Amino acid sequence: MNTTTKNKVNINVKTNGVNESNNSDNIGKTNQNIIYNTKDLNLWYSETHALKDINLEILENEVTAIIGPSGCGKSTYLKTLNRMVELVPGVSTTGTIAYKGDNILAKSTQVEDLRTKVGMVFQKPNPFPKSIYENVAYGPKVHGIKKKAVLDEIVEKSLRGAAIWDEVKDRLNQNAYGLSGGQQQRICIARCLAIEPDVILMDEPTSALDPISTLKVEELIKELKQKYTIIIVTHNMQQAARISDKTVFMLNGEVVEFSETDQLFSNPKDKRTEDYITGRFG
Ligand SMILES: Nc1ncnc2c1ncn2[C@@H]1O[C@H](COP(=O)(O)OP(=O)(O)OP(=O)(O)O)[C@@H](O)[C@H]1O
Repeated sequence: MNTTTKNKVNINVKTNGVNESNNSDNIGKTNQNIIYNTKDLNLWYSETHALKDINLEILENEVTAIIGPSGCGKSTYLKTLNRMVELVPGVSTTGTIAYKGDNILAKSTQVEDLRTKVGMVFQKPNPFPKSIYENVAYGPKVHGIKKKAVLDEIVEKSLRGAAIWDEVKDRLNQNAYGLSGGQQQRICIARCLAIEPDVILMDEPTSALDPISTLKVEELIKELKQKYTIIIVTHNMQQAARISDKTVFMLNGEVVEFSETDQLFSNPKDKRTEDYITGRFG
């Protein structure tokens, strides 16, 4: 990873409103749509102020990585994007998160609908104690699909999409627990694809995997962005540099910097980003 900062410009340290209009550092000026627009988001776990004035625009069909030291709020932010964070008692928020234009923090949001559009893959592979086939068919069945031929098609398409079809096609009825960790994680990705989401949230999806499985999942993420928007929390800066288009650097609940990944790692604007990516803390 190139962390050269020779041409670093130390003016206009951007905290928070990274994409505000008239800001010459604006990024994401493309024809792609904004899929998530977070404005002035604050979140508290009871008294703990975990997210502070977050402003972020996430574009469709990009991979956005969220990096930062432990406890800075990465997972919390990720879990606001499908409102999973609300499963924790005592959580309160202010501000808005527009998903395709609608504020998902509004009381009227149908959380179940949102979660069919926004899938999630966790740190530890968490297949159900069922067959490979049933793991992938589970979501479509819950959504009322009963015909075997249709389910067969979804299962194959999803397993192919998760780049694991060839490895499991002859043992679809075997328990998913019999697979390796890396294979289980790809089954979980297939399970997520089976409900045809628009967005896939990934919370450190490779931290429990060996290097070869990690590489496979990284290759898969690069493939998936053709069709999906991917937001990934990772502790691994090399991973963020390898797979993401944009990177968010968080610290103490704030967004310190949000840039094109190449720029953030080669020419960070904020001293705190530079210190973090060069290993001075965290
Ligand atoms: N369920 C919870 N109840 C109370 N406080 C929480 C809860 N989950 C997280 N926090 C607090 O919110 C802050 C942000 O935590 P979060 O898990 O989002 O950080 P993170 O950057 O994802 O950390 P890590 O890299 O260690 O997973 C921390 O101060 C943490 O202690």
